[in-house]
Amino acid sequence: MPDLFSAHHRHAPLPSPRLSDGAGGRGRSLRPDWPLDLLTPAAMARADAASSVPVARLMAAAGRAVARAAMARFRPCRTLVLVGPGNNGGDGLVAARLLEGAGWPVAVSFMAAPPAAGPAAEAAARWRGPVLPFRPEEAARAGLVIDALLGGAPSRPLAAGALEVLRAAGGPVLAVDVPSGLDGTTGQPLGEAVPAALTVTFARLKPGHLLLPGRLLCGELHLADIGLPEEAIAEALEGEGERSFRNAPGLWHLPPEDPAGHKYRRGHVVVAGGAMSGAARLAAGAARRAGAGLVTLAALSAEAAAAFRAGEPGAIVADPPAEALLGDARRGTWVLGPGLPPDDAARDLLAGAVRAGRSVVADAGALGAFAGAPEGLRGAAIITPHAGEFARLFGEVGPDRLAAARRAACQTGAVTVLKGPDTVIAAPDGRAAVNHNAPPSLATAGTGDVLAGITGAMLAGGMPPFEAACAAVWLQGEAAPRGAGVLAEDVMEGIPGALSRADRAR
Ligand SMILES: NC(=O)C1=CN([C@@H]2O[C@H](COP(=O)(O)OP(=O)(O)OC[C@H]3O[C@@H](n4cnc5c(N)ncnc54)[C@H](O)[C@@H]3O)[C@@H](O)[C@H]2O)[C@@H](O)CC1
Ligand SMILES: [K+]
Repeated sequence: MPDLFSAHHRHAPLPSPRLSDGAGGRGRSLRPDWPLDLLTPAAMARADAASSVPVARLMAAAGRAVARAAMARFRPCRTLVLVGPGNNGGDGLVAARLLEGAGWPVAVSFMAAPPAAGPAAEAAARWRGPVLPFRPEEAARAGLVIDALLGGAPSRPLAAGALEVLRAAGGPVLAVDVPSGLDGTTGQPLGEAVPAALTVTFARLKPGHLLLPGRLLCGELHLADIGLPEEAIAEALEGEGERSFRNAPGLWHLPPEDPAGHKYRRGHVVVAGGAMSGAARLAAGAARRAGAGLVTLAALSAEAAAAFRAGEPGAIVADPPAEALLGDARRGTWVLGPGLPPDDAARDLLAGAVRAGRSVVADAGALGAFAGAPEGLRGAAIITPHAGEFARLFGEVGPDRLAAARRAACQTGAVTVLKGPDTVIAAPDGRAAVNHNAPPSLATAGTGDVLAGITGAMLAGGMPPFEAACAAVWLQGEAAPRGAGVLAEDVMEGIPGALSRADRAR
């Protein structure tokens, strides 16, 4: 079989590509100026339909963005564009033509047949370069593979043969919009998806670019403006009862410094704790560092009171019974859970705090106490379950973390922080945010207690619950040192620095 690449391009083959500017490392973090809204593929399709700009023009811009990203990131090399049946394939064909025009040796390969209708079919008709069989051997000989098989709403799993072709890629994979097979709404592949080195997407990020495993499958993310009018996006979002965002400063604002000279981000946080005094102390320490004006450690036992007095000199220690403090309206925010056994006492304390009109953050033991009976959490401002606690309260999280967190928020009326490496924060009104700044080092004992404390401080400072929860999750991610051997105490030490970075991002 003749080498169609070489037959067509007399100067090919060229060396394998490599990242041209080292962006593969640094570029993993998202640019702070990118819009905060996340659009599902369905909302994006509505925006396309509402747009006065024809899809062919959007496709031309999308293909140009892909070609530009390839040229910015990789050295010229044998490039194989894998083309699917829809507009994702159309974007790939536009990129193929532009790369070829720039002197790159390019071939395309159709998953089945060339796209049959619309602007993608027109892009296929305009392709004059080599067309190779859709086979692993061809992908293996390419230095760069452009995955333009499917967009973010696959109707069925990618066929095994297509996965085989992608896996055989002889060099990095550049994914158009999403790595094919990935569901842009949930971040879960339908069946399987093959990881990309770089994903170029358009107009807005999708939830699936940030939720796991989607975020890892995408590799470096590049968001391109393709001229989709903002009004069309706004119109598409109007129909979206459930708005999704990426969690970053701008979605929330820390309370401004009080010009009258009072300390800012004040308020009084109570952390109730018993036998496991270390957890309550971590939460209290985090609340203090996050700017709570005063912190009371409410001891559930005489032993806990002694441990608190010895270990947390900056906090007020209150002797049992903790309920005695509920009448003090100045002690407005209660963090219940860290160091609290999941028992009747935890249930009574939470119910009492809610009855007294206090803002409650329910974590750990205060969630365990309501296993199988989540309606008891009604009245809490914020609940912070990890996947295990979530399952015991609401049933398994399942593949759609955003939907699961929204369901829990609706059921309890509480802002729900579904913790994990891709923490989701959902409000009962349908808003939800996906967090993306948490380093792996956060997966260590005690960091949940630190988060509960920061959350209490944000609430006590006067932020509404959704904003308080989002800010706390972001601050925790920002406060965590990167690398191995990180302790919860190190995260606590990082809070002041994280606060000033949030202030600077304002
Ligand atoms: N606003 C935007 O973001 C724009 C996006 N564009 C591109 O348009 C794409 C979306 O286009 P489409 O809606 O045509 O979606 P696709 O390109 O994913 O194509 C959908 C077609 O693929 C078929 N299909 C689904 N799963 C399959 C599977 N597993 N195996 C084989 N066939 C399968 C479906 O039956 C349908 O016919 C985006 O990903 C993006 O690349 C641009 O072209 C225009 C503007
Ligand atoms: K794709």
